[in-house]
Amino acid sequence: MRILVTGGAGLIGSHLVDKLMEKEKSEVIVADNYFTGSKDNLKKWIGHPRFELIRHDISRPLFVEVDQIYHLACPASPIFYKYNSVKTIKTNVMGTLNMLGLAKRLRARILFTSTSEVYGDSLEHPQKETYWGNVNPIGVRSCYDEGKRMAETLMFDYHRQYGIEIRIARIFNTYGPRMNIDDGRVVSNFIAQAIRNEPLTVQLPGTQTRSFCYVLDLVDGLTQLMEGTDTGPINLGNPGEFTMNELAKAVQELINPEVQISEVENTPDDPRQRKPDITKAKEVLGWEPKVNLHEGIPLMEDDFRQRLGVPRT
Ligand SMILES: NC(=O)c1ccc[n+]([C@@H]2O[C@H](COP(=O)([O-])OP(=O)(O)OC[C@H]3O[C@@H](n4cnc5c(N)ncnc54)[C@H](O)[C@@H]3O)[C@@H](O)[C@H]2O)c1
Ligand SMILES: O=c1ccn([C@@H]2O[C@H](COP(=O)(O)OP(=O)(O)O[C@H]3OC[C@@H](O)[C@H](O)[C@H]3O)[C@@H](O)[C@H]2O)c(=O)[nH]1
Repeated sequence: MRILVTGGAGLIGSHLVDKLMEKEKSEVIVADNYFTGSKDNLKKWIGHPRFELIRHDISRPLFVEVDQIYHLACPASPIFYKYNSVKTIKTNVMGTLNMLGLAKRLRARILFTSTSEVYGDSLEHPQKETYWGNVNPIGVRSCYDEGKRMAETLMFDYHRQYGIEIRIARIFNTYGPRMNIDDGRVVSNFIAQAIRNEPLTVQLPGTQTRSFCYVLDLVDGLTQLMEGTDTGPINLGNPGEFTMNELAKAVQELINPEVQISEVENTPDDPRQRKPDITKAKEVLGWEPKVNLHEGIPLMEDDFRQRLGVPRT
């Protein structure tokens, strides 16, 4: 089995590669342009005979011979996906078209990592896969959420028109070791700030909620989805829901009780509530997350302390 992982140098991709490489007969090819990922995340595999790393931008065609495609490549942090929004659209739309073209030529099964952001500023709570979403098509987040929605459309059209075997995961906020320290997402921001003893920046109003999934749980869900029979979309996430005020308090308690919490301006169109309904994942895949936020934060703290060079006192 030869498997392509696009975006394999990023947070989720690199942990997925670790899991795929555990199987002795698997060969793994990673294609990544290192926009938000890093070779460091894959350093234990570089030089391994079953592993290959290609610097490649997936908005351009890629010619490789593989049996399965995990298509993850796309910046995930709002700061990075807004930085060059046109590029984010190209990555989502042209990148997914290129990967579907590859899947079509090879008759390979392809899994796409979509997002809870397809539900937008949801009017249903928690979010089920049947909900069509409440998305601003012209806002600053649209390059990402509408880009992912278009990519889901492409996946289903290739499935209906050409019989391509597709899998779609709708991933909810996922965190864990190897996250870029300056990634800009809330968990990495708060952990880095707590370690550096800088105020935790809660964006107003602070009552907005998210549900945080530990990366290794998420990776198990992805491989189970790929190996199962359901096309999806299937929500993958941890239903434990926290306000940003609660998250800041948890990080303060677990990492640095002295650290200040400061309120800062928010960005436009920030979804107010987000929590996955994972009934389908439980029924279809037998999957549910195991690591809760209070267990996951210290695991990420260890990794951040090591990279920041600040040991526990
Ligand atoms: N982590 C989350 O909370 C979350 C939630 C929902 C969906 N997702 C999706 O999961 C996937 C992985 O997310 P992540 O958290 O690991 O993000 P990440 O930013 O850590 O990793 C993304 C990877 O894709 C690469 N990449 C970006 N644009 C590319 C391009 N044009 N060509 C080739 N490589 C490119 C980056 O360099 C990086 O290695 C993304 O598709 C993201 O949208 C993540
Ligand atoms: O320093 C910060 C950063 C963020 N936040 C808040 O934390 C919440 C979460 O923000 P993040 O930037 O971590 O991520 P978001 O939930 O907006 O987007 C995320 O959701 C789904 C994925 O597809 C995206 O890849 C991911 O980034 C938001 O309400 C934001 O306002 C803070 O309070 N402080």
